[in-house]
Amino acid sequence: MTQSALDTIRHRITELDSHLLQLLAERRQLTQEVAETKIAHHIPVRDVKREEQLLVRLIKEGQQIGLDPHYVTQLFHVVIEDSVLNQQALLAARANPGAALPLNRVAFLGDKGSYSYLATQKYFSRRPGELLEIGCQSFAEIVQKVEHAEADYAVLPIENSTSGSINEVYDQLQHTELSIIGELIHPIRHSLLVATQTSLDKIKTLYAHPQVFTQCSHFLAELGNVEVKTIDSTSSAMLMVSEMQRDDVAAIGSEAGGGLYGLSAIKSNLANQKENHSRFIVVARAPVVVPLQVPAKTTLVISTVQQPGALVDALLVLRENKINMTKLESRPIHGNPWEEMFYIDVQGNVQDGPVQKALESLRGITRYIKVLGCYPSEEISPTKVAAANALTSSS
Ligand SMILES: O=C(O)C(=O)C[C@]1(C(=O)O)C=C[C@@H](O)C=C1
Repeated sequence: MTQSALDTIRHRITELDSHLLQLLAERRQLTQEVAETKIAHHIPVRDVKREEQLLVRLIKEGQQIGLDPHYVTQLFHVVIEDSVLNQQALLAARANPGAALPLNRVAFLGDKGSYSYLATQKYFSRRPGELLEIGCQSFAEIVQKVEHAEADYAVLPIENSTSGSINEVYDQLQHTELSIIGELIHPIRHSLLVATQTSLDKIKTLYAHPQVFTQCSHFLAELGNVEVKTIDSTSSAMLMVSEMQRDDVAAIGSEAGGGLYGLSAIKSNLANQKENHSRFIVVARAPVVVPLQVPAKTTLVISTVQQPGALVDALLVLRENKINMTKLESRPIHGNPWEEMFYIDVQGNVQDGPVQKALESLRGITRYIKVLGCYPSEEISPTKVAAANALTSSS
């Protein structure tokens, strides 16, 4: 193929891509109009039945024009997730008009390019107001910034699907009056980032955050003679490597973050597990109201009386009220050896009957209980339809 023939085709692809973007923006605009109707008529944001119908029809139409069901399904899961999250953000903003700020000052770990930075950008892109990022060196500093009103929000990683809970963040929650007002799930894709033209066999030193090393332990075990240096944040690792400009050093971080430092990826997908996600919480000085049309989560912290079965009794209260627990984490209480705080995430809204009833019962059987926050749930489980279902369906 001649260069000019290639250019012609690429030109058409570029045009089509721009057209796709315009259509997606138009679709997003329409879903915001749907959200307005849902606010006016108190209709839940999520309508799984509608999503099923939509996917079945699209899979069928896709097959007729040569697009495989897997591709169509993946594509529209992303589109619908975006739609649901934007609608939820709109409803939450309407329910808390006083909380809207022209400038959102947000404290997070690290600097430009860290996973927390990317998560911060993503979360606030769906919300009104400008964003001012305040990079910090520790979780304690992040929390203090909000407590001292030097920041309005903090974005904190709380758990990772490969390496588990982030204890330091739970320990910060034990001592603060701040409230959890949001969460977000962000994919963590680790790549090996370098500043110059080089290859994997030349790398002698590797910089990354300790959590990152844990998540990539299988890759590191295969590396052999490479010195591994831990550093306080992913962005510091990237900055270090970009300043050194050497062909024998590399950082582990996201490709998107590395790009901000002029780094490029020579190897990707380094995490032990392919599906590697982190859940971040967003905290603020005041709690928010979550509209009942939006799926909500509530995080509680309790300490139980010291007697056998006390935790089981507390969990039974949730079961009695048909409340689904999504997470249970225990942390030691500082100064009280062998005693523990339990952090419990449940699906439900504090304004709603079942959660209120459960809280009332829990108050009677626990030594200490506090609601750390109620916030819109961003764990959007994708609607599944079998391709066979789509093909046999007449709709
Ligand atoms: O049709 C709706 O009710 C919408 O909110 C739109 C939409 C979509 O993006 O297609 C999004 C969320 C619902 O779960 C179903 C469909």
